[in-house]
Amino acid sequence: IELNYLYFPAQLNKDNVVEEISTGPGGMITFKVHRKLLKMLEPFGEEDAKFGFNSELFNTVKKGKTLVEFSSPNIAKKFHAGHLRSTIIGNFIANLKESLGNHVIRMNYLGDWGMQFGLLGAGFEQFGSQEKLNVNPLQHLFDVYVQANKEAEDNKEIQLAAREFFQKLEQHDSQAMSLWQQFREITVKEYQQVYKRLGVPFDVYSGESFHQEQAREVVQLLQTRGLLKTTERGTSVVDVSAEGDMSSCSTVLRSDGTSLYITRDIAAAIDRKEKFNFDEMIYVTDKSQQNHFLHLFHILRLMGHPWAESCRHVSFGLVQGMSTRRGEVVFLEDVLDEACARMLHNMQQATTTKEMADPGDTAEKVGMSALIVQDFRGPLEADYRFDWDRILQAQGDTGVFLQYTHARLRSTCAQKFVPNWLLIRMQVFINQLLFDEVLYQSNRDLQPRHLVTFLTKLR
Ligand SMILES: NC(=[NH2+])NCCC[C@H](N)C(=O)O
Repeated sequence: IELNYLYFPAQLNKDNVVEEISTGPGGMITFKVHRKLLKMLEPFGEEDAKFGFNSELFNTVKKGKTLVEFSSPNIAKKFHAGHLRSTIIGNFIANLKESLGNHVIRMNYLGDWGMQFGLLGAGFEQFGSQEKLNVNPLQHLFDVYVQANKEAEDNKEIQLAAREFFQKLEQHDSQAMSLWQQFREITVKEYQQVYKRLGVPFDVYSGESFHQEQAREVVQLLQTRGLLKTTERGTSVVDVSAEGDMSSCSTVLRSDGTSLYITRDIAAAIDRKEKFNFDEMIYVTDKSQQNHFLHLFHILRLMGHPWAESCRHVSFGLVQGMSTRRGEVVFLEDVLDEACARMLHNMQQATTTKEMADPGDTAEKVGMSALIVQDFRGPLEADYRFDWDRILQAQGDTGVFLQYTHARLRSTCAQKFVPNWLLIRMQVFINQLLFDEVLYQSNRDLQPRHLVTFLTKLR
């Protein structure tokens, strides 16, 4: 049996494959293979579906509670390629952690607070429509926001109205809050449907809005701890430089006393630790926020939270040129629709499609896989150009190919007696063992590409 021992040879000395290694006369090396391998002689069973989730290798992996925060779009704003990547990668990490026996909390942290809600609220009061909001909520909220922004450029009145609306929100004025609440609920409901198409569930829809009170407390705390400095411009900052010489500062309070993105993030992290008592917390965003998270973790440490060490930012590269027939991508749904439509089109060129029971459904599933797999091919940090043709190729390391392989393997496994049954059985079993290692390795660097490489080699 030719096994691939490239991964962790040290751990694989004696493991779930090789029970004993001994040398004999004439330079002979004997590998005594584990009895479990006799399983190969048994027919396929239920446990084959659990594929590698109970290997001894995993006993060495630390288990606990993992909070993964991912996707996190902003209400009324564009859902850009970065949000799509965060959704797909975050889901991968959450699945991986779960399969390794961790308790995972999947959190979506919505951009649902800030000055932009002043503009959105005031804009909606002027040119919004309840009817349009019901029919096509995301589109309407986006349109209103864009229009409000444009008009605010040289319209003092709307600027004022926006500021007033946001003030009302900060003071929990019931009318303003109920409109805001409606925007939020409607957005979450829409997103849930789209996430479902990608097979991405969330346990918690949190958001910046939940932490505005706590953000005030954070500022107080920073003050009493002597960590807050006031600048000439009247803003309050925390020194986050390694040398403590103010060469790098993070602003936590504007001169008008309102909190910022990072202030709410500090509050949110502390709140999550209290609520969920996680063992590790992972944030998934594009690399443009690297400094933001470095500052966040630094400030948490300065505030005396040792668990800041168990917070981690998984960042990824930027995607260029993701567009659909409607032009530049604004909504997640458009990307998914486009993937499905293009897949269906490709399928219609192939002859086998005619025998399919539900080509639309197949196109949807294969299209989603194609989107996901193309994102996992390279190292996460790398930027890449989005290319529909490349993504939907039937050969190579694409989701289309993987789905095809999966279907073929399943139908082979479903047959009780195939001519080379033992050979196939053996291969499947060996792959199960290797799969353990792939998961193990993925857990070390949280890179999905190991999995894609493994799967594309699966025959
Ligand atoms: N805790 C966080 N800051 N998470 C990332 C949030 C991402 C943010 N809503 C954005 O779209 O850029």
